[in-house]
Amino acid sequence: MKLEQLLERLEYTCVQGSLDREISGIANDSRQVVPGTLFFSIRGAVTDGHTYAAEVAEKGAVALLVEEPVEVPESVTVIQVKDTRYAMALVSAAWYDYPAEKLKVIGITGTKGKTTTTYMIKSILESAGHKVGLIGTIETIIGETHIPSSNTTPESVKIQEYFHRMLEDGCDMAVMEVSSQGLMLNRTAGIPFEIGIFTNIEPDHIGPAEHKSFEDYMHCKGLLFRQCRIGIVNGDDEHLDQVLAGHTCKVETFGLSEKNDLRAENLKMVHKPGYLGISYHAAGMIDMDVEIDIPGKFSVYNSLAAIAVCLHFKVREADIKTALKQAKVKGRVELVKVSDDFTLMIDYAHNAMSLESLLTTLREYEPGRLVCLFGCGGNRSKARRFEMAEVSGRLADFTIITSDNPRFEKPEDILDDIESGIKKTDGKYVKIADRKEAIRYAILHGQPGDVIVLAGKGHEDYQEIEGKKYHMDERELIQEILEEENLR
Ligand SMILES: CC(=O)N[C@H]1[C@@H](OP(=O)(O)OP(=O)(O)OC[C@H]2O[C@@H](n3ccc(=O)[nH]c3=O)[C@H](O)[C@@H]2O)O[C@H](CO)[C@@H](O)[C@@H]1O[C@H](C)C(=O)N[C@@H](C)C(=O)N[C@H](CCC(=O)O)C(=O)O
Ligand SMILES: Nc1ncnc2c1ncn2[C@@H]1O[C@H](COP(=O)(O)OP(=O)(O)OP(=O)(O)O)[C@@H](O)[C@H]1O
Ligand SMILES: N[C@H](CCC[C@H](N)C(=O)O)C(=O)O
Ligand SMILES: [Mg+2]
Repeated sequence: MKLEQLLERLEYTCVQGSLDREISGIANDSRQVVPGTLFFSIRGAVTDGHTYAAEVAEKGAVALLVEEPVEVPESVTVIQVKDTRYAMALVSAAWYDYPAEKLKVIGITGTKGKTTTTYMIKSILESAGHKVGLIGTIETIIGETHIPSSNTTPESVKIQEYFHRMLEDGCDMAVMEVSSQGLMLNRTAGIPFEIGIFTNIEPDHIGPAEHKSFEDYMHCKGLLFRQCRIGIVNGDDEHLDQVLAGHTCKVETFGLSEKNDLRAENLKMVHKPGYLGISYHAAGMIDMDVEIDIPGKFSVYNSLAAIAVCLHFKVREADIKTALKQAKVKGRVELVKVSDDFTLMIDYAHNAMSLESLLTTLREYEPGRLVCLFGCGGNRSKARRFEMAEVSGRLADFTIITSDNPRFEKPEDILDDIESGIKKTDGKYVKIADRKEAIRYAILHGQPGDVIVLAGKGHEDYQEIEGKKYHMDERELIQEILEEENLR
């Protein structure tokens, strides 16, 4: 494709060289450059892509997109723009012939609930005959292909490539998680979202590597609502007005309070041994009873958002009901059957905020005891250890402190930090560093009516120790334990 054509939607200055050049590939990583490549110089958190200019020219890059002057041979075209990340998103879209314009793209932002809601939407839309691609924290799904993720919202070059592959695979829709980082770093720039969803917002992701303040975090999340046709938003969130500031889309609200366009009434928590679910009546935009096998009040919010989206695509009530009943998300309040007496689940809560919301909503099921097993990742925020310990000590009847991903730290040191936090509460606990043994303890000590949560690892199928990832899947550990203990 010709360089000039790739730049058609951009404002730019051609600093040197010709625009009449054939481009055979695009890349923002010098290690992927081959002769004929257009290279995007991105200023990153670790390094600056501009420093690779000479190296990529040497490797045969024919054009460079930059924010500041670089020194390369005259034969290389240099295009200067204000923001290379923004430009990269638009050029990537052009490279794949604007695939998002041929799909209906649904984007979801919010502090919690994004992953869960994407799977619910995919499940409902597919029950109505659509073919839906998905991009998110766990994976990207294109037909039968599952690609594990390293970011919730990948870099724009990847997103556009995935959209292109979705179209080739016959998808007519795409549902994706849009993290605030993704919005801030223009990973989603130029995508014409048909629908944007806002789940909720709480102070999170604030720090030197992420957002500078809560205001900045809210502003970034709000950018989605300047870039979508319809905004479907949580009308109960206290920060909604700030998130919607400057929006350009039509807005519909969902939630529990009366004022919302789509609301849930008559919530009923369903607790049977081995099963936790929730049922409610959806009113407003529709009038129907809903039953979900994913526990927690937050499942009501996630499913309301999914229903509101699907109503725009004329999905039949019966299809919505069946699909929601079947929706399951790996490692998100995922129930695993181990006993007829008590209930066990795997969840991804790995900070105080999500652990608090999880344990609070599980309490509403009036369990015999609420048991919480968790550890904390090594080489991550230390504060998390004391905060999660405080939450578990206060809200669970019993805590099993164990390892998560120790990374480069000594597991015992992490457990000691957690223990010192829990000691500040009157919570009862036991410390078992080996996660499998900790799970064994949980299962063998399960009492009738208990709800046991294995928190923190969610969908992960590994344990990271000293830079190496060892295979470890809690579902498999549970099955091994049941066999070893003759409980199956
Ligand atoms: C802070 C941040 O956003 N980092 C992301 C970013 O890396 P970076 O900007 O730091 O890149 P860098 O390493 O400094 O390199 C700068 C440029 O030089 C290039 N380079 C680098 C080395 C080299 O030899 N040659 C070369 O050309 C790089 O390709 C890049 O273009 O670009 C990488 C590739 O796209 C991302 O994987 C990486 O995410 C890291 C893993 C990360 O932790 N990001 C977090 C903050 C994040 O984005 N999280 C959100 C939210 C998660 C959620 O709440 O669900 C997400 O969407 O995942
Ligand atoms: N709407 C919600 N509000 C609050 N908590 C939720 C909500 N939905 C799910 N949760 C809880 O938060 C955890 C993470 O949910 P989910 O993965 O769907 O969120 P996410 O927004 O994708 O998070 P992340 O930013 O970590 O990818 C779940 O395991 C559950 O405990
Ligand atoms: N992406 C997050 C998830 C961590 C999940 C938890 N299992 C841990 O290792 O702390 C991180 O790397 O901090
Ligand atoms: Mg997610």
